[in-house]
Formats: sequence, C-alpha cells, structure tokens
Amino acid sequence: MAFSRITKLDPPSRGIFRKAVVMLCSLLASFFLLHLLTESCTTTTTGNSPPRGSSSRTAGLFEDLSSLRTKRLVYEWTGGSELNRYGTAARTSQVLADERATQDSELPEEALVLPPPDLVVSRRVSPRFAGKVSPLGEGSKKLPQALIIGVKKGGTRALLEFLRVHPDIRAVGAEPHFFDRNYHNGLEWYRELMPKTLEGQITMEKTPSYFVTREAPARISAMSRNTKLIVVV
Ligand SMILES: Nc1ncnc2c1ncn2[C@@H]1O[C@H](COP(=O)(O)OS(=O)(=O)O)[C@@H](OP(=O)(O)O)[C@H]1O
Repeated sequence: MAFSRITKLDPPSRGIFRKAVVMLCSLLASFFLLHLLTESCTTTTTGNSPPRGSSSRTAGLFEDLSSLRTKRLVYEWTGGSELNRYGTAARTSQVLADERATQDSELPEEALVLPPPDLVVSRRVSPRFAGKVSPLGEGSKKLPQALIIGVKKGGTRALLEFLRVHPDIRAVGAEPHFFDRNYHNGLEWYRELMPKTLEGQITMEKTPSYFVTREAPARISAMSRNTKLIVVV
C-alpha cells in the first residue's frame, strides 16, 4: 500500500525520496564498513575474534581484551628483556656451577677430609719423636711410670684422658685391675698390657677407684719406689 502510494508521488517528490534512500544506504554501508574495520583491528590485536552478544558481554569482552593486551604488553616490555637477562644469568649460573664442580672434582678427596699427613703424625707423637715411630710399632713395653689413683667419682678418668692427649704420654684405656684381681699373674703380665713406648715417653694407667682386695694399696705403695703416683682425692 505504501509502495503504491509512493509510486503515486509526483516526479519531484520521487527524486527526493530516492536521494533519501541512497543516503540511508550509504550511511548503513559506512556503519557496516566501520564495524568490519573495528573487528579486524581487534582480531589482529588479540588473535581471537571477539564474541558477539549483549552490552554486558561486550563490557566483559573489553575487560578481557584489556587484560590480554596488558599481559601481552607486560610480556613484551619485561618478558623479552627479562627472559633474555634471565637466560644470561641462568647460563652464567650454570657456567659458574660447572666451574665450581670442575674445581671440586679437581681437588683431591683427601684434601677435603683429612689434614696433611705430617699434621696427623705430629698429633700422635711429639716433634721429638716425629719420624721415629714406624707403623710396625717400635719401642718397648715398660711398667707404668705413673699411676692415677683416686676416690670414687673423683674424676680420675677425666684426668687420664686429658693427660693422654700429650703425644709423649701412652696409657692403657681399660683398667687392668692388676693390684687386686690380677696380681698373681706377675709383673710380666702387667708389662705386656702396656703400650710400646720410645725412650722419653711415659706410660701411665688409671687404677680403679675401689679395690676388691685389701692388699692392693700396699702393693701399689711397694711399687711406688719406681712409679709416680698421682692421687686424686
Ligand atoms: N672436671 C670435672 N668437674 C666435675 N666433675 C667431673 C670432672 N671430670 C669428671 N667429672 C665427673 O667425675 C665422675 C667420674 O669420676 P671417675 O672418673 O673417678 O669415675 S670412677 O669413680 O672411676 O668410676 C663423673 O661423674 P658422673 O657423670 O656423675 O658419673 C664425671 O662427670
């Protein structure tokens, strides 16, 4: 009906109507082209085609795009350079670690664990006897030149351990119980218990803080003519 009414318009009115239709079409085409351009731009930026939907979805899309763009920019600004630097640093660290490992592997294992052999020797024997003690154990066994005698819990063990740190002092670790339990075995038995010593070295032992026989003190006293007694009370 409307078309039939338009067709019935006079020629000047028909020309104006045609111009209006052409302008409207041009406007629509312009909007469409603008929309296509915008879409292609966003696709190039994000690599993803934006979803089409309502205004709320569009707002979400812009947020996503902003976030993605921010991430991309952060990656470009920091990631590239930082990654390059990190790569360099990592390579440098790796090189340093390799160099350290190489240096460690070049070091002899003994150098990391053991002190020099001469230091080991000097800890066992005083400089006076350094080089005179062979692995075969040179020296002679002698009866102790000193006895540590003490009351129970008087600290005799501690005293012996402190004294035996000295390289010129040799001592029996365990208590031989010679003066009470083993006196009947004789002095040779007692001597055999002693460690070998070189001339000038001292042998000593710690007697028990109690004796199982009454004769023990007298036996020690008899021996004290040749033996020093260190009494701990
Ligand atoms: N310097 C020093 N100061 C204080 N106390 C010390 C010291 N040295 C040794 N002790 C203590 O003495 C206790 C051991 O003595 P003895 O070696 O004579 O023991 S034993 O009697 O021959 O079994 C033993 O005591 P307990 O630990 O109570 O058994 C040691 O801890």
